Amino acid sequence: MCGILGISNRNSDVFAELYDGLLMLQHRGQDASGMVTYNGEFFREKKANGLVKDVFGPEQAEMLTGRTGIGHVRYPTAGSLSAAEAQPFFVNAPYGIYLVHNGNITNTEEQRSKVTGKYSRHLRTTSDSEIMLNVLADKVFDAIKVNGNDDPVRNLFAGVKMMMERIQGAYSVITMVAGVGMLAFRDPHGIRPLSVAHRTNSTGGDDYAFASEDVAFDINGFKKLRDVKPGEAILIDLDGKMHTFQAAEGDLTPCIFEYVYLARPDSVLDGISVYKSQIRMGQTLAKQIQELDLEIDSIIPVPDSARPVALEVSNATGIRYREGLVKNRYVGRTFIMPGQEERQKSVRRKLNAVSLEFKDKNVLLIDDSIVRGNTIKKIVQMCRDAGAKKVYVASASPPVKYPNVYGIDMPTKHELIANGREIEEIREELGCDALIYQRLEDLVWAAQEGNPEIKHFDCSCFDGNYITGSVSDAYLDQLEQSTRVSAKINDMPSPKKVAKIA
Ligand SMILES: O=P(O)(O)OC[C@H]1O[C@H](OP(=O)(O)OP(=O)(O)O)[C@H](O)[C@@H]1O
Ligand SMILES: NC(=O)CC[C@H](N)C(=O)O
Ligand SMILES: [Mg+2]
Repeated sequence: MCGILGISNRNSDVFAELYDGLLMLQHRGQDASGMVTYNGEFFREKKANGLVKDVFGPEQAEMLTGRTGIGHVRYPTAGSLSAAEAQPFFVNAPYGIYLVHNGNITNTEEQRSKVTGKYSRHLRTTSDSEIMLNVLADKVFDAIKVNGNDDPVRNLFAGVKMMMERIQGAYSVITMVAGVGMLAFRDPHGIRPLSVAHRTNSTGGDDYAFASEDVAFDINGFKKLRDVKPGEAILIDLDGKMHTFQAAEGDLTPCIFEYVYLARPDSVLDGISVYKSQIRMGQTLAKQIQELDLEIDSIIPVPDSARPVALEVSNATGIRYREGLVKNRYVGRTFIMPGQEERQKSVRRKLNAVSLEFKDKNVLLIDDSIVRGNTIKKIVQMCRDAGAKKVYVASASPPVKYPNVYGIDMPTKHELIANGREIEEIREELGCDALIYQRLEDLVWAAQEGNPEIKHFDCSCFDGNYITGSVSDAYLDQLEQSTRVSAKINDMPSPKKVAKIA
């Protein structure tokens, strides 16, 4: 889950608006940040490892001139952590195209050999996004060969259509095309979010923006028009005119984990308020908790992302809500941190217990998800150290049992605490007195209730059903062995060993 943003056709330089918008998407990726602007003649680019605030400063504000631009915050899920794999990526022909991508491509090996073999192209990195960009460029060339070069919009749309026939996986993409405009598209299942917004500028012209989440629009005075449809491509030309094209038949299947954890609660994705869906997750979880008839003194959320769920569990059960864990806001999201060792250390740095909320009490901890189990396991121990009598745990989502191949860093089964374990075994591993997981049908209800028109969600990390087709063991191995993973996870102990170390 990276964050992507594009803003086109302002009256003045776009840098400051891209900066503010990317800050609003920072929760989607903290490893690298990048931006490119276009001033009608030249592109200006800056990308590096680090947060938006660290990568961009006054020097970049001066250098990144132009009224149109795209930006990216990266959370690597393929390729390596190297700064060279930060986005945007560029190909200088046809036209000159820059690309930012959120998602993950699943047929990379096959496409990589085509790009470097049949298409005679050179790849500079191991990134899946760079492969996609080169397939797009090759297909736009094919369209130019057939149609001539009088209508670049038609060629770009034709290129996207051909690219969609070849590339599998999850992709929400924004590109900037020299001399043509800003082109965005979303994969035929719409697995990752992407929406388009409009603003009338001071001279009465039309400005447009694309973003992973609508929180990036408000800050710049844009109003969301709609979500980009699955399989759709939208191009905003340099005169501020919008062109749309259905490049592939769409069947909306958004990733349900966006609502559990990835997106901000103040975002609305595919018509579903993330916040409201979390409230509903609280309602269904509350029913299960009531059925168990446990003696609970207070409900304590794991901050920040579990708060809306925990609050609603408290409302629905009548059990009081307490803030028993204080978060150090200067430590980043641990789940999206590279490497198991780093994640484990940072949980302890990040959260501290308010002892008086635990001493001699029976507490129910609520988190949005339990992935590797690092977070909740440490917290259970902290609660016991603070004198809790009983520590119960509830997760707003079902057991995470399968790797995610669509842009969330859960590449290997072995690191998932729920893989191959029954709930009782997980409870033992975590050291808590009871463990309650949301039921998958309840989670789907909580999301779907916000937009009943959505018939399916991608729930692959919970049920192992991959909407783009089965995922081969070879692909999973390759993902596991990719530079990022091999550097960090190969020396990662199994969950059992983690228990001993912790
Ligand atoms: O089982 P684990 O592998 O530990 O992962 C699960 C945890 O990771 C996320 O929190 P994180 O600390 O990343 O971010 P947050 O502060 O935004 O909740 C999520 O909210 C869970 O708390
Ligand atoms: N999380 C993402 O969307 C990552 C995009 C791309 N697969 C990368 O690793 O750079
Ligand atoms: Mg958390």
